[in-house]
Formats: sequence, C-alpha cells, structure tokens
Amino acid sequence: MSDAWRRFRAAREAEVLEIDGLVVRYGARAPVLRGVSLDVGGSGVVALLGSNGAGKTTLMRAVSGTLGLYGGGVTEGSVRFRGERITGADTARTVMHGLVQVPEGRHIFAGLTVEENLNAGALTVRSSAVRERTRRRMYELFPQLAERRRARGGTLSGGEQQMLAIARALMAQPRLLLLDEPSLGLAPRLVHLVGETIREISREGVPVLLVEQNAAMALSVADSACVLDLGRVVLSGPTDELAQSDDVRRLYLGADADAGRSAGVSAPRPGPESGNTPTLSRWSG
Ligand SMILES: Nc1ncnc2c1ncn2[C@@H]1O[C@H](COP(=O)(O)OP(=O)(O)OP(=O)(O)O)[C@@H](O)[C@H]1O
Repeated sequence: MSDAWRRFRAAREAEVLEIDGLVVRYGARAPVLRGVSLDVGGSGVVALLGSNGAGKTTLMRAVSGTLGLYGGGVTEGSVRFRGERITGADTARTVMHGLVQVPEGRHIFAGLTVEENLNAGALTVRSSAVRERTRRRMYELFPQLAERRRARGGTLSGGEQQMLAIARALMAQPRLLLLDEPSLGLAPRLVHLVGETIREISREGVPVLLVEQNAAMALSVADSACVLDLGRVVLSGPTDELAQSDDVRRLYLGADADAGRSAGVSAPRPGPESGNTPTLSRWSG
C-alpha cells in the first residue's frame, strides 16, 4: 500500500458522515437539494448555514431518515454514516447506528418529567450502568435540569426545554449529533449558553452537525462551515476563513453579527489543528 493511498484511506475513515451528490425532491416538484456533497469528520462542529428555504432542514431530514415523513425522497446521491450506506434508511436504523437528531422546535415529552424524558432518550442503551452514568453527566452539564428533574417537561422555560432536548439526545450515546436550529426563539443570553453547550459536547468527543440561522453563533462554535443556497453548496471551509469572506459577512453576518455580539458570542475560534483536540467521549463507558 503506497503512503499516498494510506493517507487517503486514513482521511476517509476519519469521516463519520459522507454526503455525496445528494438530490432530494418533495413529490414531483423541482429538486430542493441539487447535488449536495458534505463531509463531517470524527470530531468538532460543522455548521450548515443558509437563508430561509435554502434546504438545510431538508438535508437534516435526509441524513436522519425522516424525509419520508414529510413526503420527500432522495432521487440521486448517497449518505454514508461510519462507512455504511444509509440513504433512505428509517430513523430507527439511523438511531441504532448512533446518529441522533434534535429537530427544530424541541419536541420534548411535555407530560413526562425531566428525568423520564432523559430515560426515554436512552431506550437504545442496554447497560443500566451506562444509562445512570450518562444521566449523572447530563445533570452536571445542565444543572437547571437537575434542579427540575421531577418537573414536567411542559412546565420548563423555552431555554430549559432546548437543553432537555439536547440532553435527551445525548442520553442515546450519539456518534453524531444533528442539531436543527437550537437557538431558534431563544433570548440572546440563552443563545450564548446553547453555543457554549455545543462546544462542550464537541470537546467531549461527540461530533456535531449544526444547522443555524444565527450565523454569528454558528461560526463562533463551529470548526468548519458550509453555506447552502437554493439547494447547492456555494461556500465551505474552516470557519475562521469563512468569517472573513465578503459574501458571508454581507449575506449572513450583517444583522447576525450584531445579534451575536449582544449575545456575548465570541469571534470564531481556530480549528482543531491549533490544539485542543477533543478527548474521547465522557458520556459513554
Ligand atoms: N414537506 C415539504 N413539502 C414540500 N416542500 C417542502 C417541504 N418541506 C420543505 N419544503 C420546501 O423545500 C425548500 C427547502 O426547505 P427547508 O425547510 O429544507 O429549508 P431551510 O433552509 O431549512 O429553511 P428554513 O430556515 O426556513 O427552515 C423550501 O422551498 C420549502 O418550501
């Protein structure tokens, strides 16, 4: 095996999610995704940016196996997760493989307590010791949830519900976490808190694919980013480079940059090559 081939193989194996030439349609309409290719590595945060209707949520649905629920389907291209083709697989299968989504709008179980919500997230985890350890870790990471562990989900504030949705997803021991618009509808202080939490999750070894309208927040927490426009990838690269791009500044950071500053969101941080390599997951055994 040549060195170049070995390097190529090592790079491929490092990708946890590989999306290649994806075309998605809803019914007989024109495609909403038109040949999207995107890779997510085994660590760090990848942000998916784009204006309303660009196709971000559709891409998340295609990855998490929920597209069919919305009348959509993949007509070309492929999605591979940890080397296995999962194009068109249903959600149960993708979750079993460790691909867990927090959809837009939180969707916690309003009638269940915080603790019951967390337990529901761990249904695929066989070991009770791992479940218990992960739950303890969630209460450390989200102290407000610990305080309210016996409260019903529906009585939590919007920010607490978002934290609960993220914590519940982490209970499943994800190998990749998909976050769709986690800052939507939250006050600037909470947007900042969600951003910090995403960084912490990634530091603990869980790679994250983050869809965000709030580009300032997304660029402040992500290592790399990809911009979708009308169903195509128009820009991609390390966040510190993208944040300098005139197009990104003009199109996505104009209003958001101010929102980000008022939320206390810091400037984009350098990529993982500058140090700070995430450690192995502390959620799992
Ligand atoms: N279930 C559906 N049936 C038909 N068309 C849909 C459906 N869901 C989304 N679309 C269309 O697909 C396009 C992409 O929508 P999508 O929600 O993926 O974009 P988005 O980038 O996530 O936008 P937003 O930030 O507004 O949620 C839009 O034109 C939208 O109207």
